[in-house]
Amino acid sequence: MSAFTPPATTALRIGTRGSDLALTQATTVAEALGAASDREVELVRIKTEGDRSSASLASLGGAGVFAAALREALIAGECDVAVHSLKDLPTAETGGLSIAALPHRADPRDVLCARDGWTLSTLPTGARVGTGSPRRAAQLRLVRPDLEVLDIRGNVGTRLGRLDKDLDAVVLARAGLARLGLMDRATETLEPDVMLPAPGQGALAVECRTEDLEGPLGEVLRRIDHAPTRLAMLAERAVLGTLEAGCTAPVGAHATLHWADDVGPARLELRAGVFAPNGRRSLLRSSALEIPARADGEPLAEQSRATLGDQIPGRAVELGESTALEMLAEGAAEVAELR
Ligand SMILES: NCc1[nH]cc(CCC(=O)O)c1CC(=O)O
Repeated sequence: MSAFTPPATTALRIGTRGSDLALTQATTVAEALGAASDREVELVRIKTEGDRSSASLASLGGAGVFAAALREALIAGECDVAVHSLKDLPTAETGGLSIAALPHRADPRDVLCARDGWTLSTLPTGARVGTGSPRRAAQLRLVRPDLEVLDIRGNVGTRLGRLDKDLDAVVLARAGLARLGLMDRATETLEPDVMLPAPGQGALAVECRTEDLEGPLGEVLRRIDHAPTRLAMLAERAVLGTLEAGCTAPVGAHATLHWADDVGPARLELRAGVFAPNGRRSLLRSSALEIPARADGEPLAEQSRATLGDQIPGRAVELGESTALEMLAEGAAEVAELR
């Protein structure tokens, strides 16, 4: 028998909420981290107030209730990283924590799940459509003022269950539905010009303690960061932050990166919108940022945060900020009843 004992390598603990969607998302990140490092990975389930309570989000303190408990667990050292849906994460920074990785974003669009194969244009007059999102409700009212929009709560499964009972349709994020293997329930994918997605929709955020950014964990997390996703997320979240709006405000933003070929210059296109809760008004704005080709010819698609530098991310933030400031000057806060 050998006297050799291998060094005790502790598993990388990935903190997640316990919902089916959160677990699926955390598993995706766990697989990516497992492939990017030689450490074992394990999931740590954190109970959050938002999961424990069926009270409305607003009564629990609104935006961020789901994220808060995960962040506390991360600060307390109960896990090494936390996986969030980016769109549920408040834009304000949390002292001591950093979003260390934004992996490749899934489809950001919303989908309609309706009875009888209905689409937004074929839903019968007065149809009952459920959503808990003021952004989705306002846009539904904008395109179909005749619909009865109902406020519903609960996880994806609960909301789909209402379809079989008392609703004609619900609107959900395509990414969540796809991750749960439930895309067969979708009857229409809503294009961003009809239903502008939430800032960050479809993207996962991997957060760690800021002090770990410099060490081996930071290095592993940078490997699963996706530069085009990061740029789009910075722009979209800068819109939300500058409007001083949260994930429960009737605000949408959608940024996409386009390039003619892998190494040539790219263009970050941003579309932002605010919507009157009663569906009577909207204010939309499109803007773009030209990103020069890199001298070394490295394709942007394969760059991680490490190679992106500070300048281009900074300009993506400025694009979102300036777009939101222009919208505020046109009355965005009044339209969306932000304050
Ligand atoms: N607010 C709940 C939530 N948070 C993230 C997702 C789906 C995944 C995503 O948008 O990234 C969902 C469900 C939904 O909006 O239908």
